[in-house]
Amino acid sequence: MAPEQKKRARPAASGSQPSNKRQKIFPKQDPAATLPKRPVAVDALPWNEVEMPEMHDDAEGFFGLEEVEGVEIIREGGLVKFVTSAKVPDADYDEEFTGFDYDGPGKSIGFPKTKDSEPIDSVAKRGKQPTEVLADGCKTPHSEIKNAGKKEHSKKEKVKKKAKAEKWQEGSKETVFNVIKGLEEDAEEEIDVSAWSELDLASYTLTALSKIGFAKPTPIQSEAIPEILAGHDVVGKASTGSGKTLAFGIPILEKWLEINGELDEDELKKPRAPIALILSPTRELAHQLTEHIKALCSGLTAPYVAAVTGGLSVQKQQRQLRKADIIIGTPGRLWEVMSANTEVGESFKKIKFLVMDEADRLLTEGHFKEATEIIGALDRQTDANEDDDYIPTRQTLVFSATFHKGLQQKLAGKGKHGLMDDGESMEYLLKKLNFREDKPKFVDVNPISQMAEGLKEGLVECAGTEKDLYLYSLLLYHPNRRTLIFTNSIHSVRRLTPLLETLGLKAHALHSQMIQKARMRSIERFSSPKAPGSILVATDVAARGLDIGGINLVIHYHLPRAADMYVHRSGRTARADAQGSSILLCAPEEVVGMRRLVAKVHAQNAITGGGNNSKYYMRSLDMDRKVVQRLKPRVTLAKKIADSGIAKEKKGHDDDWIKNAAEELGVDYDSEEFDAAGGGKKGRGTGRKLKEKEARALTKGELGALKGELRALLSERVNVGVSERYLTSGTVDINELLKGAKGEFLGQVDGIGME
Ligand SMILES: Nc1ncnc2c1ncn2[C@@H]1O[C@H](COP(=O)(O)OP(=O)(O)OP(=O)(O)O)[C@@H](O)[C@H]1O
Repeated sequence: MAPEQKKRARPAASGSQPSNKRQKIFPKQDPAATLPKRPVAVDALPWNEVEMPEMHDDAEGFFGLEEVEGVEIIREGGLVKFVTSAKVPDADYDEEFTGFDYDGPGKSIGFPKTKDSEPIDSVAKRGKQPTEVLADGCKTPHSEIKNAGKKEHSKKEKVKKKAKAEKWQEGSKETVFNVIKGLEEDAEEEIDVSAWSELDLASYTLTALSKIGFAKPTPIQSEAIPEILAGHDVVGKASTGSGKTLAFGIPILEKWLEINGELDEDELKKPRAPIALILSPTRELAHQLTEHIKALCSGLTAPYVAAVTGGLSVQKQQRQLRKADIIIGTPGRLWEVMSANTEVGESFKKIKFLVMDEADRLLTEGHFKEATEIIGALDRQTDANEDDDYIPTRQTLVFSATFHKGLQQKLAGKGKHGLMDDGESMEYLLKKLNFREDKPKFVDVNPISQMAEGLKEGLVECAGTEKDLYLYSLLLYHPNRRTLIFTNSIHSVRRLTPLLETLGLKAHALHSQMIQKARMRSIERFSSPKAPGSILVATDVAARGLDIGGINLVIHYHLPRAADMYVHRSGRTARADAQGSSILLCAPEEVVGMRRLVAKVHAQNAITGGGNNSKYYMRSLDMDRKVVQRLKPRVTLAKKIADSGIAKEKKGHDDDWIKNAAEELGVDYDSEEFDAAGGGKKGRGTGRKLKEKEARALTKGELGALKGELRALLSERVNVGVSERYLTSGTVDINELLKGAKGEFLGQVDGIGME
């Protein structure tokens, strides 16, 4: 079946003043429409749900937070009245549609919205506060009247929480998290968007792009958008930070405008089938995509963009889904929501776009099962698609910076290449994706290099046992840089973060076992413009998609387990035309893996020359070892101090766990006796346990002395004698490497710009 082709109007815009064309655009309503001031029922006020980023889901108390503008609270005796001159929505509205969520008494900070006609009894039965009808017709919950003091307190709490939310937003000024805010604040500063005119976009889209400040499309946007607008399935490949989100986000908005642009506001309020389903491998990325697309749509009353990523109740998400135009989620939670509700599942079948962002990750490892379940459910046989040749009407858009070689060749339709290890699953996957065209359009804007243009890569050779020392040295050589350190294990994140903090650096942790609130706090602090030198120690949970402004340096504390992970990790810096460095700490036992990795990542470059004059892609950086050794006493001391803290904390956890288990069994537990009984046993982990015991054994006094000693060391200046700073000689020659040349791979070479 040929893809649905619709004639598109030429763009009206050229220059900075995009003209209005085809759609009616409905600006957000001014809540303060002029009417005489009058008391209004609390539940009829135009409450706005305070949109919290998805990553705030378990941020205790944010649930259901709502705000309202232009309302005075007047107390008359024991009664509270809400007076406003604002136009209030018709009281008989659809509760679901307003986005109001009420989880029962005591849970919601906002007020339940009820239908005027609804008997008070039935409200009470659903768990809401009974209300008292005032002379003026205002319905006020009894608790409001009796607990005016409490209300005042909760108002203060609201203000505090709102301020906190705003602070968080401000903290990440340079990230897409904040584009929405920027769009509103800088509404006056429109820029020339004539460079977009080739893409034939709606005037609203051009205005939004102008307000966001994107003067021209990035290469992936220039190439992928026309193909998607023409109705094709697209597989898009472009380096990290090159604007892939809007490469699919803009056509989705265009389609939405095409379908709904003529609807009036009342019609827009009616539920409709969603237009797009976007799958993301991580919760943080899903949240970020949501904010990015919301930013594009923020001048419109709709489309409604919903994130479905866990943390909120499934019921709440199902309600949100009923009004959502664009749904962005992680496969696990999406599948849970879809499979639990047939109505939602059915409406998903009507989507016009299925997007797989970070597709290679989505279609492998832990997500594969749910992703294929979701696709299967979208295609599930109905009367309409009973025959075997069923072709979905939706377009499938698949994006990533990296694709498994076999998949890439297959998608590009380039001959019969031997598929790699999991070739079979790739083939299966291609079938599963169920493109509506025989062959999707393959858009590869960086066939030579997967790495961002402004990225410099380097590696530092050091013994495995000295990685902490070299890490610290590297950080000192790069002061005041926002640095992201990747490790391969949660344990390392837990160990390194306090170590760096003990050494006086501002380090934060991020891994999947942290509660969402703590994850959110780490990202907030790391991305704060007030802390340009902050450090984030993370597992690969932060490797894909995160768009945090100002990251100058990525350090791979461990060699990544796969080449694509190296590409994505390194891609957290040098985004959107910015510069950045990626440095790999390489122990002798990692050299073989590192050679393989470099060969994979830069293979095309080495074969073709890659348009790059230099044949060296990853420079081996020899740090001045004398300087590094001068830093050793600091690191040794800091390790003792940090390890002692970790061991004590761990002991506390272990004790609690054993105590609970002992209680369950009804036996007495004495930790000293327990240790003594187990102390004599030899076995796996005995050495580590002894070290932990030693670390725990440090008395308060001893710890204080160590801290004093470290303080003194940290206050000393370290001599980095200019002549000793860089020892230069060799380079990593990729061509030689690919030829299998032996030679010295790790040389002492010109640095990548240490200061
Ligand atoms: N046309 C444009 N002009 C300028 N900046 C842009 C443009 N399009 C997107 N950006 C910005 O570029 C940055 C990277 O975009 P995006 O996150 O979409 O990259 P990506 O290609 O998806 O990266 P990754 O592969 O790491 O997920 C974002 O901060 C985004 O706001």
